[in-house]
Amino acid sequence: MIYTVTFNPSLDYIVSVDDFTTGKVNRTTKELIYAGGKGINVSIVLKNLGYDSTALGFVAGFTGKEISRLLSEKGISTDFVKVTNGISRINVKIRSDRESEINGQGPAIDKDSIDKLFEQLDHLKAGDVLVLAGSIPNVMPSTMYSDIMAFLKGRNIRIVVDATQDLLLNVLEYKPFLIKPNNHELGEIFGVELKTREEVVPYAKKMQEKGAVNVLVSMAGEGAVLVTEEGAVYMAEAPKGKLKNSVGAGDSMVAGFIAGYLQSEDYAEAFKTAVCTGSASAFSEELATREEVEQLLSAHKFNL
Ligand SMILES: Nc1ncnc2c1ncn2[C@@H]1O[C@H](COP(=O)(O)OP(=O)(O)O)[C@@H](O)[C@H]1O
Ligand SMILES: O=P(O)(O)OC[C@H]1O[C@](O)(COP(=O)(O)O)[C@@H](O)[C@@H]1O
Repeated sequence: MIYTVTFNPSLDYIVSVDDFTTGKVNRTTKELIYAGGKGINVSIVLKNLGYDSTALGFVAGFTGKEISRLLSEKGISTDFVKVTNGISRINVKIRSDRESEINGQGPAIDKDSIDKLFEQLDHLKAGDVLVLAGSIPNVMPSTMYSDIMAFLKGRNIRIVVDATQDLLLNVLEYKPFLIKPNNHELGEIFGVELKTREEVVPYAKKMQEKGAVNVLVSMAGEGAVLVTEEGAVYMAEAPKGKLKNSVGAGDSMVAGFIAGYLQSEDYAEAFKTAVCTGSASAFSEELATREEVEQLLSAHKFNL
């Protein structure tokens, strides 16, 4: 089974605004609302690619109810812990000549609710895949993901982590199967700016030295880099197309990697599927569909 955990689900409110300007009243030309949060997006794209998963995590208030409703409408199984304090966040994504995002903090999560999540995780079995993705409410300790990995240590569960800064660094000693920082997040960790795929490689390897088994670095329109446990380094340009909505491209890439790997058990194949799934989401209004991914996979020339 595949499980995703989203500590901080969201309703993503995506607004198009011509010439967005701060300090004045802007009017939208289009509005969309989707269930979001990194683990949730991974579950949605996995479903589109033909893989069922269960979305775990915490929801609260009327926004939390809507998130659950939108997911059940898509046929995605969820087992969220309901938090009584506050509401799940609404993340605002502004599409103008550039994309800007305002992501909320999310409700505080009480100890009983955390205990419930650990009870759920206790049912995971050898061979399961667990995705820990996205931010955690800022009142929570940055050991949250590493605490989960310590709890599951030795159970032979493949754990994928998409997080930033200490939340990510703290899990490395527990040897996550895959981490997926983007080039900016990876650069921030080491206090450097990483612009090219070649520049990314030594820093991806440093994350491996710290414990990550495989490191996938996404680079938006610049493509991606994968360093594998077998010592292979794969680099890919991104497929060409018209950017429509990059929200969720990174999460789509994670879902593509998992689907590609489960299908082939081959890292090069998983990498190709990851890149094409990320780009297929970037080139469409919503998250990638299977047809869109397959179309890019057959059209894009990889030079691995
Ligand atoms: N403008 C784009 N053109 C082509 N592919 C893109 C574009 N933006 C994102 N992608 C694809 O999606 C992947 C993940 O995007 P990225 O923006 O790096 O992730 P994140 O949202 O985590 O920062 C990229 O590695 C690339 O394959
Ligand atoms: O948990 P975080 O880091 O605040 O991110 C949450 C946001 O990230 C998303 O999951 C999109 O992530 P990516 O664009 O990195 O794939 C949105 O759906 C959500 O609003």
